[in-house]
Amino acid sequence: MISVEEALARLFALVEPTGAETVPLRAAAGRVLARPAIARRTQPPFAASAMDGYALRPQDLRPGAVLRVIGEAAAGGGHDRPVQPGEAVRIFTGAPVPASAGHVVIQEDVLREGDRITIGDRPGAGSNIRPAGGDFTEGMQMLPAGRRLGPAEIALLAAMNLPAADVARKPRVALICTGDELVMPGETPGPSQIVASNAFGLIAMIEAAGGIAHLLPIARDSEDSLGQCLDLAAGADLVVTCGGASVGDHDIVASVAQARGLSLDFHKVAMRPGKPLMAGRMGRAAMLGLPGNPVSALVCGRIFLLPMLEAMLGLPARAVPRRRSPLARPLPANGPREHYMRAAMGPAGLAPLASQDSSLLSVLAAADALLVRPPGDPARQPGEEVEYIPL
Ligand SMILES: Nc1nc2c(c(=O)[nH]1)N[C@H]1C(S)=C(S)[C@@H](COP(=O)(O)OP(=O)(O)OC[C@H]3O[C@@H](n4cnc5c(N)ncnc54)[C@H](O)[C@@H]3O)O[C@H]1N2
Ligand code: MOO
Repeated sequence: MISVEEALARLFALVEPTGAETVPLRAAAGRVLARPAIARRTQPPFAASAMDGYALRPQDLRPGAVLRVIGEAAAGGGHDRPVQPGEAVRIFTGAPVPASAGHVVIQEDVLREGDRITIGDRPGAGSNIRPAGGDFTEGMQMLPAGRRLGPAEIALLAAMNLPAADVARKPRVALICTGDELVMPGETPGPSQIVASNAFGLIAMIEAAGGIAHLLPIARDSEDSLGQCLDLAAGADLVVTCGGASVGDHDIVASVAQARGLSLDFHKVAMRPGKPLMAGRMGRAAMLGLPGNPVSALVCGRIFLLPMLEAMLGLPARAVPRRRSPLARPLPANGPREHYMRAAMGPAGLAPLASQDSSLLSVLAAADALLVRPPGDPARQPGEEVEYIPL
């Protein structure tokens, strides 16, 4: 059995970046930039007024000064003639500030009568002018490759006059659930059957991370059935199986996949839940074999599958970040496997939930966090700091 850390390092070595594609900005939310984004424009492209008021020469900004209003500059327009001593231009937010006017006095600080303004007693000192290029200038690299695009990044790309973004192609993930006992949600299970739940949690995880999940038919516990499903996975970047990973007579994923060309990299990780995890390469795809127990499948999804997808998208190849919290309840010594305990955060800190059986989705859904216990961790008392992964 290898450690979680080693398993993750090996998984990163099994995947590669998916490459780039160009998508319109409307479709870029949540995608990861594949190339640095360079500004096609300077913003603002001109010195712009930040307020509604009057543009004038800074020397004319004296309490009581009377100035003649010679024209108007509105956003989208402007006023061509330079402002001379004793003159002002009516100006609005976003308008180009006329040449030679180094100051905008806000309209609240003046008295206007006809085409004259009188500066009030205490005009604000700030120029109220946004300099040309104050945000960015043409040719600047504004976002690096590997940046996930949220609303702010997408608005920035638009302001840079880029109508589309070069983003990482979404990893295609083929999902195969295995087991004679499984039926799809909504079907009528036979007396010894259960509903296949894992795939739906995994699909949610994959698509939230930026992948495309292809759910293949349920593979029955026969070489033929699983073989056919593996054939259907052709073209995927990553093939994920679920179940059939352990040591029972019907746990045939490793042997059938190997017969179809899987080069197995590892099988079994010193963790709980998730021990029977396996991985390797199948032709051009990476293969990840998850255990069938529902909590094991989803915990392994969080600890291994998500970081793999991130690496394929060009994000940093790293383990899920952990946080620290005081422990709310005592814990006995841990065994030789890294334990990911379902836990709830309360005022006194993190408390492991009562049952840690890896079949209990109700407990996983009630958990806020996975409390991570290193192999061989000694007994812990309330108040001691432990590591956890938020859920
Ligand atoms: N003798 C041993 N038995 C087991 C060991 C072991 O080391 N020695 N390991 C146990 C551990 S740990 C796990 S985890 C499970 C994993 O086994 P498999 O990956 O082979 O999974 P299955 O046997 O196919 O299924 C386990 C369990 O999960 C249910 N299941 C399967 N797929 C789904 C699905 N898509 N949705 C919902 N539930 C699913 C399945 O019905 C079983 O109840 O092995 C232990 N055994
Ligand atoms: O590892 Mo199994 O995943 O403990 O239930």
